[in-house]
Amino acid sequence: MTDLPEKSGFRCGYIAIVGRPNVGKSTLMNVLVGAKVSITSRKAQTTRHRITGIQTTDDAQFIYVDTPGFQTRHSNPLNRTLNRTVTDTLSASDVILFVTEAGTYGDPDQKVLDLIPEDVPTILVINKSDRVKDRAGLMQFAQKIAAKRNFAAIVPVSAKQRFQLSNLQEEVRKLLPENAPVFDQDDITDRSERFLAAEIVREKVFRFAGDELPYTSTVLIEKFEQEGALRRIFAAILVERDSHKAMIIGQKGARLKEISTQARLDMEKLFGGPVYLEIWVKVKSGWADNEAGLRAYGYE
Ligand SMILES: Nc1nc2c(ncn2[C@@H]2O[C@H](COP(=O)(O)OP(=O)(O)OP(=O)(O)O)[C@@H](O)[C@H]2O)c(=O)[nH]1
Repeated sequence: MTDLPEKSGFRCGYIAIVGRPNVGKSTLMNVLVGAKVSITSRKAQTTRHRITGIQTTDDAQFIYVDTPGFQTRHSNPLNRTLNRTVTDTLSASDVILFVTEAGTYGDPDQKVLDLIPEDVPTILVINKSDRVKDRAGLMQFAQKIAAKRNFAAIVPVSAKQRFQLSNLQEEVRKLLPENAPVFDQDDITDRSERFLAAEIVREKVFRFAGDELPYTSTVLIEKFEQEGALRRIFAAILVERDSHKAMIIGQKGARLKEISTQARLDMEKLFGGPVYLEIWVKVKSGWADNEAGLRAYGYE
């Protein structure tokens, strides 16, 4: 009789987290991957716009992929490309977490649910359940949404208060295929840090200027140097018009300063060392209307 390989039964797979804006997807992903997170974007070399947070336990590796929000307001080549990225990411996932907010379910949630492929096991995650005191009401709410789809599991959680997360993780683990781990925990290359740096700047641009700014700006890392522990990063935010440039820069440069500071702090935390960050805003008219331009900036 031969012994089974030591890692037999190990599970590993890709998990996409989706939901309408503000339901707590980022918070959830951060707490799920926790302090032992190893973030890498080896995959990002082929699929630029997803960040993977990886958690490896004794018996499973959870690879979380973040998806950009669905763009439902305007139909242009950039938004179509972004939406295609989202649907491609979902179809290629092993498990989908459909995140909703306790007590609130509306059209924006339904639009996201409609785009989730039926054949990928999907868990209904009801986040922010810390806000609901009425347990029976929460059950009713869960049942109402559960009627809309054949969910693999329904788990109320609170990402903020870290409530029920191990339960959620166990439900996810059960749905992952038996596979050897894909990633090594220490696998952070310069290239992936470069990608993450761009994602962080992009996130800050949308956090601080997103309400005013059309979804047509992108971030390029022009130079990424490492000198000992110090990383020197030169980034360019590309926008379409002078007026967009002014929105990002803000009154006397205040907004750009805030974007730079917050992005630098996030990078220092993620890379575990000091970061010198310089950001320029450049006008590059028409790049988002042009498929070739999108490819040049890595959207394909
Ligand atoms: N009370 C409560 N608030 C939460 C919880 N999870 C997230 N939040 C808050 O909800 C807000 C949105 O959280 P995010 O994680 O940014 O949400 P998101 O879905 O990633 O948002 P987008 O990036 O806009 O798609 C933040 O203010 C969080 O602090 C939770 O479990 N309970």
